[in-house]
Amino acid sequence: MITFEAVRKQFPDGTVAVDGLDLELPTGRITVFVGPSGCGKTTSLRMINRMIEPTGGTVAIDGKDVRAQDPATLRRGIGYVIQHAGLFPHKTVLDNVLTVPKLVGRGRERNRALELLERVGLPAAFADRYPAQLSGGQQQRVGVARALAADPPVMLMDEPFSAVDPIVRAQLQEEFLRLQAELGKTIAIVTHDIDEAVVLGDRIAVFRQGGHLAQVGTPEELLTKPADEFVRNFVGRDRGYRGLSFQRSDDLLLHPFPAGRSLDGEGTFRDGDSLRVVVDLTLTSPTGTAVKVDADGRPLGFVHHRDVVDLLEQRR
Ligand SMILES: Nc1ncnc2c1ncn2[C@@H]1O[C@H](COP(=O)(O)OP(=O)(O)OP(=O)(O)O)[C@@H](O)[C@H]1O
Repeated sequence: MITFEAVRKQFPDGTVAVDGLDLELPTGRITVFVGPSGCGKTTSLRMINRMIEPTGGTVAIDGKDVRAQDPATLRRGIGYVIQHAGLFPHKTVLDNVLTVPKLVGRGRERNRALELLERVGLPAAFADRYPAQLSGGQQQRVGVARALAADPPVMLMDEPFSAVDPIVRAQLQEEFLRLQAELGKTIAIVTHDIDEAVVLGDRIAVFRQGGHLAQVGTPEELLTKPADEFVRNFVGRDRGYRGLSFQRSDDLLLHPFPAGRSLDGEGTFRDGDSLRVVVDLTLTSPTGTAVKVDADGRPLGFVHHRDVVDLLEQRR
């Protein structure tokens, strides 16, 4: 677990970037720091690996004050990923991944780097290219592979997916979550994008101007119980819609699916899908309906978007 206790950072010019920060980042989970520009997210992140030293309070990893540890040793256990990946332009993809010092034994090193590239979705054919020969999304993947190279228990990621277009971003987020489900790292991610925070975060810390924490909670808690006006506004007007991601669709009453009717062109959902999935399907279907199917893809029945609204009314 990473803990911030009464952490403060005042820069020499007097700017107070972080003020009285108390926060816990659970082991093996993703905690997202979110908030408007200039509210102290990056400063907080960098105090974990001592790129910035606090002027008050304590940052500790598993109970050990980071200031008691040699910065080089500390950083070996902490992967770091930044926006635009920060790759060395004159080194190949493979050599970028190999810059991580902890890798030992030349042959093993190379194989592990290639394996990591593969895991982040880059086939071996990319290994000898230079960063400029990659798309933004591919560069971000190399950045993630490089951060994972030393198999650090902790990963710090500063706007890791924000330099790419929304479709690539969604893809990278999804793949990253799949990877994290296997790796179980303790991760802190900075973003100013609440949608990204909701997708990636097991927990979200909302920062406000002046380096104060406005609220910490699960995505669901933030969307359904914003602590105050600031969080309510930041989470946004469509939070009701986003909140549907956390509501199950299992008790929707189904209308019988007419025998012999084809499923072609119908949007389908399954047990366990959220109401947000169902609403999306019904709103994009010309008939305003979505069909529930079983594990083998056979139709169980259909719903109309009015049924979803009725269910929400009942749950209020
Ligand atoms: N080296 C520095 N000297 C003085 N002020 C600084 C320094 N670094 C950051 N700041 C200020 O500290 C405050 C917090 O900055 P920080 O980069 O942590 O914010 P942020 O929430 O990450 O913002 P963004 O989303 O824009 O990256 C800002 O007002 C910033 O201008």
